[in-house]
Amino acid sequence: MSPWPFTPSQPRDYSLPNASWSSEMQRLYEHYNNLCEMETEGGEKIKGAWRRLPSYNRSLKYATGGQCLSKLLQGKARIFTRNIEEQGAGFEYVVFVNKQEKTCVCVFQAGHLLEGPPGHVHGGAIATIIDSVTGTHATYLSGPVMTANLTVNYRSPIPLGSVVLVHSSLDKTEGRKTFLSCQVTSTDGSKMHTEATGIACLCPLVWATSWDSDGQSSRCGDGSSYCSERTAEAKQSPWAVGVLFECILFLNDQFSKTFTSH
Ligand SMILES: CCCCCCCCCC(=O)SCCNC(=O)CCNC(=O)[C@H](O)C(C)(C)COP(=O)(O)OP(=O)(O)OC[C@H]1O[C@@H](n2cnc3c(N)ncnc32)[C@H](O)[C@@H]1OP(=O)(O)O
Repeated sequence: MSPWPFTPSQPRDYSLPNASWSSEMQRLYEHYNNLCEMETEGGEKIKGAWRRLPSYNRSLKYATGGQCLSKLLQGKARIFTRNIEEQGAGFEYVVFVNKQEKTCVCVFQAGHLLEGPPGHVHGGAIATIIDSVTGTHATYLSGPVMTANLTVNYRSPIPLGSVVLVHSSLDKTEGRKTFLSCQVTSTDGSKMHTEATGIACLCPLVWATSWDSDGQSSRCGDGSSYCSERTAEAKQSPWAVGVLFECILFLNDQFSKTFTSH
């Protein structure tokens, strides 16, 4: 039984394999998933350099862009890349991050509803997956961000239904800005499909409250410190109340899992 006052129902984690995944998608998932956990010589399981990021179809339930959502919209809002229920029809993807190398890779299988040119993936869908991966990567590295700039060069078309790798790497951070590079390649790396660069800008509230008195950033890479540090600001901002509430739900969820899985 959960020691927490309320246990939220478990949402579907879209980053886990489903029946629509091709053997190549499954193979790459297993490849990176195996790197998330290593075995020592003594047979002990330890955390590896990589980490799979879970993925849900809802974001902040209570706010967006600094505006409170109506109750009606709260219930209907869905993450763009996760809003197609039919498995395999839209964006099938899983994101892994490497904290040490500050890199990120996404295994992406493009479904039939993402068609642009006949038999190939729509350029907007490609930009969407790039924005999602670089946005997720920047959030993981720096905290909640908005994409300020995204420059995309399409080099070769992506066949519908195929699996590609979306690599994101950190170029530099400068003040509130995180500069990233992204390449979409075939799974064997021989073909470059798309290249992009992006600038993610840390959300103002977080930026304003993320510095210690000695000028050093106090953010955690996984964003876990936001909740406790920003209670005061949250009281003044609907957007922040949403973030705070999500943090509480997330922590409650994590602790519930920890306590109930043994
Ligand atoms: C787990 C989470 C997973 C998330 C995955 C999904 C990711 C999806 C990401 C998105 O799709 S975000 C949606 C698309 N983006 C937007 O709607 C952003 C709209 N733009 C804004 O809200 C503001 O312009 C922005 C927050 C980006 C910046 O406004 P601010 O008023 O906070 O800051 P400001 O304008 O002072 O700019 C801050 C810095 O960024 C720089 N900057 C802003 N826009 C820029 C730009 N377009 N290009 C280059 N630099 C830019 C600007 O020069 C400045 O540099 P310095 O600090 O060095 O002075």
